[in-house]
Amino acid sequence: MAPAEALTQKPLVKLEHVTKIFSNGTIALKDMSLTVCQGQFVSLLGPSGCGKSTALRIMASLGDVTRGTIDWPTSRISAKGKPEGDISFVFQEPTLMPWATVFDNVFLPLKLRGKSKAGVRDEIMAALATVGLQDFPNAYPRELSGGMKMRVSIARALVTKPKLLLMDEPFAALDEITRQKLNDDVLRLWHATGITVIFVTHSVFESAYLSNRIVVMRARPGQVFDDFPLDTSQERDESYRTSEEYRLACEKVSRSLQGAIQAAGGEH
Ligand SMILES: Nc1ncnc2c1ncn2[C@@H]1O[C@H](COP(=O)(O)OP(=O)(O)OP(=O)(O)O)[C@@H](O)[C@H]1O
Repeated sequence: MAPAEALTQKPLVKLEHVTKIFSNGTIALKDMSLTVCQGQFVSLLGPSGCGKSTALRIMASLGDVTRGTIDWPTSRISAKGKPEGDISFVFQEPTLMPWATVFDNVFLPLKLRGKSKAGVRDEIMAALATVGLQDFPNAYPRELSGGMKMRVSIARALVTKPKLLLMDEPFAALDEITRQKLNDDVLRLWHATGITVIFVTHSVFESAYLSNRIVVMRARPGQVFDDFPLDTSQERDESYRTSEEYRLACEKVSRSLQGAIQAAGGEH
């Protein structure tokens, strides 16, 4: 079921011996190395405070590293050293502009790149269609459910056609049914686009359902504790949720997470 790109194993982003120490002395990441390849769907799990968000923010150039390097082997790098246009970020909050329509919210990243609204109308409508919101371009955020707002946020992230989608607990605040629907939406768009996804979650079940690779982090110091692929030969759908394969995948992720929790040391 994995997109063809997942089989190429071309590195997209490489964190090498990354350490991040905040100005208050907190060591969020210590000597963390991680290579994510094109087309992978990686779930990043770990106990609270192990540095998942910090690792994601560093990849998105939303924070500097204290030591170590981040490489983008296949991307064009801007003068500022960033792989411009290649990355989108989806946060736990949809962070929509309440005064703007769905269409205008999705237009924002293109507007920031100097595009005219008329010129990118088709791209915006295509992004909305990807998340099933093609009938709501003129709606305002206040008229939408929590799940629909998150869909707008995903459409806004996709409209620039990024290579890498970073998602930081995007569905944590949603009810279980909405969350499962959005999980299916994200899988559908992963298949359709071949995009690389790094998905931070606290949910063993969500990670086992979505990803073809699990990276478990430990805390104190924040670094990779475990890293393993998941079998994706079986279609991820409703029947998968009650299958033995899914139960075994959840068990494997859960065991690894328990190991990471027990491994946490006293370093701050
Ligand atoms: N701006 C900051 N200044 C100082 N310390 C920070 C800052 N941001 C995060 N930290 C600390 O760095 C460590 C890692 O935080 P981070 O948010 O990356 O962890 P996390 O694994 O994403 O946690 P959670 O699962 O609770 O969201 C924590 O100890 C946190 O308190």
